[in-house]
Amino acid sequence: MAGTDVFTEIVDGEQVYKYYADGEWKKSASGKSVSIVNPTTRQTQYKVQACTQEEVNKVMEAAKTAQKLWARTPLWKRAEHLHKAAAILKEHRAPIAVCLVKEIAKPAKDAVTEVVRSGDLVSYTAEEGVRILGEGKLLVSDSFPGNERSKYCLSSKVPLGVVLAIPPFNYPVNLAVSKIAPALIAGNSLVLKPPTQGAVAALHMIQCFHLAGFPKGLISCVTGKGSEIGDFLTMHPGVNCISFTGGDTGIAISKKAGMIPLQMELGGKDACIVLEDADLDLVASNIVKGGYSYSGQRCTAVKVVLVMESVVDAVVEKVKSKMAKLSVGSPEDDCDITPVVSESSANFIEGLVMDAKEKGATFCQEYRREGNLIWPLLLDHVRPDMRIAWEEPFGPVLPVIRISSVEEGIHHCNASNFGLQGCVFTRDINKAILISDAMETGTVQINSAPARGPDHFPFQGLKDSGIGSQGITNSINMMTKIKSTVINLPSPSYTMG
Ligand SMILES: NC(=O)C1=CN([C@@H]2O[C@H](COP(=O)(O)OP(=O)(O)OC[C@H]3O[C@@H](n4cnc5c(N)ncnc54)[C@H](OP(=O)(O)O)[C@@H]3O)[C@@H](O)[C@H]2O)C=CC1
Ligand SMILES: O=C(O)[C@H](O)COP(=O)(O)O
Repeated sequence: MAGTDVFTEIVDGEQVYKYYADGEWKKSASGKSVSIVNPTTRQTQYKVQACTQEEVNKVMEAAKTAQKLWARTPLWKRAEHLHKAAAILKEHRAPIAVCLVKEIAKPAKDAVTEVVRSGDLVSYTAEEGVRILGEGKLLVSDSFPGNERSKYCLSSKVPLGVVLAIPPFNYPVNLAVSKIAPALIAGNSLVLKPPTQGAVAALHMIQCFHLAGFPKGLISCVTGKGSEIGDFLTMHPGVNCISFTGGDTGIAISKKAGMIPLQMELGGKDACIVLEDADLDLVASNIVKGGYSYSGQRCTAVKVVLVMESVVDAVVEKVKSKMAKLSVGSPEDDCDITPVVSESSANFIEGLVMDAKEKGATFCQEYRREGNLIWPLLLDHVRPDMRIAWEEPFGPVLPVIRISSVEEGIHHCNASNFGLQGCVFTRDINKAILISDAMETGTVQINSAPARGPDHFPFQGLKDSGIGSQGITNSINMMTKIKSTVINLPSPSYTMG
């Protein structure tokens, strides 16, 4: 079955990708499409349907109906469906990876890894769901003052209803399934609004779920520009939960959404604090991996390096020599550094670089840009008055700030409006723990660059970096609510065992 044949039904005769509703692939009545520009060629690569509000209404209605039946489907059967989808997804990793290469310029090998990781995430979620959703709680009343043992409270986790999933461009498959799988195992239905860049990879992934035989209407995927249908979706009365990953848009959504659970994973400015006693080779390899993988377009990328004065020259030299080995070019050639997602993104990154230059930062390499391709750049002597000290470039440019005390590094980290992850490099575990406790971020990595994975670890941001916590177990729990039934006995009963 592996190959592209199974995907022929998802595209129409004019090569516009269809949207997915009621278990079928459909053309939008709008007659309009949205173009997806290949970041490398800067030409239109694909087109997707611009769905209408009426189509969104129908999807929500179908999702509501399908969810009622799905919630009555035994947990082990829900898990079986997910395992099947995971296997199909992994089987078709090659054509899906091609879409990631063309739509978001993800290096070829990383594109395959994203799909395989997604399959693993779906399987793990199915297994975790079977365990944690199979357990409930029994409380007895006599532990609270004034009560006898006459009430037994049975509580369990039940679905929320319709979950709306909105992932960002940089992991359009993985950050979609990290929402889809927990929603489904917990008995919810799911409406996906994929990012425009990455929508075609996401539609291929949805076809894998279709092939796994989920009931009609349970999963839907509506396409269109977020700026056009986003508000209609996020404020739709049929939505019972929103799981969003992306930038500041998430803050706006949080303000507009109704009284429903929200899971928001937003931007970051992950700091890397380097102490005098750190293993500097380990530091350098983690700065390069953390700062420049996928051209810095990861929320968990290292986005500011804070190094003690005594070791900063050595760190900069080691990072420079490793950076010189990074290949720069096309994602098809599996280069380390590939074009950033759009021209506007490249312009924004360039703006940060030029601001730093004007204010006196030193460039460790020559600044070079061709189209959306920006060569990796390390900026030394960055100071707090420069935009790049605080803003998230989402590109292959990384500032180094020289610090004279650990406190200065912690202060810079905590003065950020973001609080996603951070990392500290030292051989002294006691200092590392103290620094981790002092850093106001959702996660601190000791002696390694920030990262979301493994995908079952909790993943959360403080401040403008988000609301709630992701990671497989936390996402399953977040997409449920507690339902209690209390048995009231006519008289207290104490068991003697
Ligand atoms: N903390 C985390 O886990 C992660 C955070 N990010 C952050 O995301 C940003 C980059 O990703 P990017 O995709 O550009 O982020 P955006 O916030 O621009 O877009 C994210 C998603 O929101 C959609 N969207 C846009 N406008 C609206 C709206 N009004 N209502 C509802 N949805 C809307 C987009 O659709 P469309 O594409 O059609 O506009 C896309 O699917 C960075 O700031 C990065 O740090 C990225 C990955 C992980
Ligand atoms: O979108 C992102 O950038 C991710 O959530 C980070 O994932 P990673 O650390 O696995 O790259």
